[in-house]
Amino acid sequence: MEQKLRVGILGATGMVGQRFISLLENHPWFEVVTVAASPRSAGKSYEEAVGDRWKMDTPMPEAVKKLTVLNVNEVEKVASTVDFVFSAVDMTKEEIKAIEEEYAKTETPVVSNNSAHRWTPDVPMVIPEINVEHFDVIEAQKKRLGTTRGFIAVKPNCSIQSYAPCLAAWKEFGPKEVVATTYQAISGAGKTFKDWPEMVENIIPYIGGEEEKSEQEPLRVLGKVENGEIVKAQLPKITCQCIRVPVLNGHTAAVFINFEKKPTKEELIEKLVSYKGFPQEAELPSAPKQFIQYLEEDNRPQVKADVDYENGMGISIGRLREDSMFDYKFVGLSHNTVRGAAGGAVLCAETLTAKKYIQAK
Ligand SMILES: N[C@@H](CC=O)C(=O)O
Repeated sequence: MEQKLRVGILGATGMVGQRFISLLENHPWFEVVTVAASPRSAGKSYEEAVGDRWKMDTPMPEAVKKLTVLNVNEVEKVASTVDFVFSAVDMTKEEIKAIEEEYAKTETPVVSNNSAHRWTPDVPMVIPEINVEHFDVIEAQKKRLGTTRGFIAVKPNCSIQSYAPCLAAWKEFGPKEVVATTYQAISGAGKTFKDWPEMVENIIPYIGGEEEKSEQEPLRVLGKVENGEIVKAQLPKITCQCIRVPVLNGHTAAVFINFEKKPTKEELIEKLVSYKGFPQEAELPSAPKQFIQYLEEDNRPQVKADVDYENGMGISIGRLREDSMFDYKFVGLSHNTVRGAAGGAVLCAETLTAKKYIQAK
């Protein structure tokens, strides 16, 4: 790319905003030129606005430290400085819906980590290896919004990333019923152990709204485009329990599954490790070379050993075995703030750029 695209981060001071900033440091196509946040941060330097709340393992990139934080509500002003934005704003669902549409209407593409637009019929919700064709609905969305280049695209919830890729890889065997339990890291709630000491040696069996997302969102990802809208898949039926566990990064899922046509274990593993999509074919900058790894050891995947597989963009699966009540059971692991949040959104933006939906203004 001759000239990098100018990127804005909406909600830049929160944990997902920080993850965007650290993932985009030295990105070959994108350069963070604008950081926007709530009015109380506006006018401060990014370094000052974040203060001691920098939660990444790597230091704050020098290039953003001195950027002046803009007020995210001053939509025209923010939009005039960038080619597109990543959204990680922290507002009510209705406010997020409205502000993301406002940005799109300034002809600024919005790639969002938020759940607000995940069920808007003409907004694509994409895991680029699985359902890149869902970006086709952008044309219908632009007609509705009255834009020529502004639109919203979203990525799905972090909790589904440890098992939804398997459902896609195993599509030809007809996944019919899924029972999943997710064990979710505290960074999914935007926290570290320092700001959530109650989580040390603790488990909380409730994450607001998470079970519905974990049951429904895979169906939208596995759905199809019809008349400019996404129509969700009917199968598999999914039931899910979501548990908060004392882990910093990494969502694990323990899953039971029934198929229309029961495959062999070897067939299932072969489908997982050979599964790839547009990001691998186009060799996008953030694409994992191997999207899904299968680990043979009985004690894998483990958070400490495997969460950073493929720089946090790959999925680790293990313990696939026959079950006495279901056809099979297995365990999956993904990095919730990389593949499951900012990294998944960056891969969507790279896909949208490669497909010319995002271009310099
Ligand atoms: N809601 C999730 C974060 C996913 O995007 C969580 O709480 O872990």
